[in-house]
Amino acid sequence: MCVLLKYITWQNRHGFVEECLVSIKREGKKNPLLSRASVLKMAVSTDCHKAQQDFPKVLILKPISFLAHVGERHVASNKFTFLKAYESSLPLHQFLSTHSPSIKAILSSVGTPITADILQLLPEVGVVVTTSVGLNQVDLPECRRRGIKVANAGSVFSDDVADFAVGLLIDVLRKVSASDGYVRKGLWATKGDYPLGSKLGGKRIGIVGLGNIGFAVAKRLEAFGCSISYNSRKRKPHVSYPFYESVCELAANCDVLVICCELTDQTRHMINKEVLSALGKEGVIVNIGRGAIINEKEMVQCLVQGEIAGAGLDVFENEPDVPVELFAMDNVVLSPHIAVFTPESFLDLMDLVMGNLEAFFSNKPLLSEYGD
Ligand SMILES: O=CC(=O)O
Repeated sequence: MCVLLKYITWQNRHGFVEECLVSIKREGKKNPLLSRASVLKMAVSTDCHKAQQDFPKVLILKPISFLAHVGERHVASNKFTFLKAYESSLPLHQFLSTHSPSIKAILSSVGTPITADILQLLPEVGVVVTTSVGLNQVDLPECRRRGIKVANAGSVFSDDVADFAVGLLIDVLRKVSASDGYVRKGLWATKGDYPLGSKLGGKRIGIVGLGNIGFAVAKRLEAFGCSISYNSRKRKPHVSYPFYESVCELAANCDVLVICCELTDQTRHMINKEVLSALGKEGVIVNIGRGAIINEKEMVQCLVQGEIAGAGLDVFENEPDVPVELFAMDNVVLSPHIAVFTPESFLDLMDLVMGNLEAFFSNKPLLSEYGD
């Protein structure tokens, strides 16, 4: 009865009470030997399916971890049908060609490239909504050319990422993970004290990319007594932190570089040997942006040769592959591209994703349109 009431309420919300009752009778007639519960279940699934067919279709190419966290049905929320290409036995191009007339929106995450080839198979697509802040996986020029709108995760994760960046920096400077390993291996008792780390307060921090995340990192590190300067595409008119037009100059005037910018054609390998040499032997680099912003080979070389003091890295050029040289270095802290995530922020992300999709399907401005 409870299930029945829930079902009636659900249907009622959608104005289908009549259909619901007809459907229950229909299933009952077709299957006179079935229990009332089974009849109800079949009616529910038939009608849910029918109702869902009328919802706008949103294509998902690969599983999205946040949907699993918050529960996919909450995001779809009886407003959209998720069309999951990865659950189909059809080859991708065939799946896309079959469904292309009804696909107007794509929901994607950081590890799912939305290429011109994929978009070419989807002539009706008008929006790409991503659960990531970075958009390097989306062919933005192609979207622009086609007039496809793009929405990202906006500032939903800025605080989480900034917390993590500060965590990585403190870990590198104060040797938290390294000394943890020392204790766990029983070396404290046999080898004695562990070498001391370096103080965070007073460090000169260079933020590369002073967007939402860069600002959040700067605010936190100011509170630790650090001084802040930055490099960005343009000087920010209302920001009092010193601005350096060249990242190399910024590095030469800092003890720490924190990479917070987007990966674009302009920023790919922007942090190279020259910049790292300018940062110097006492310098530390933290990367919570994208791996390919740093020339990884050159950074590894600098670490091996002691040309910089250490690194805190959440992102890598060829994830999930990490240069093996880094594993043996206790002046390097590694994490598997998790700076962005906390389950608490997923609820905000859910609201943003739903809000963007709803806005698109009702011809309203997106909540976090890229390029706005
Ligand atoms: O790295 C994660 C993101 O861009 O959201």
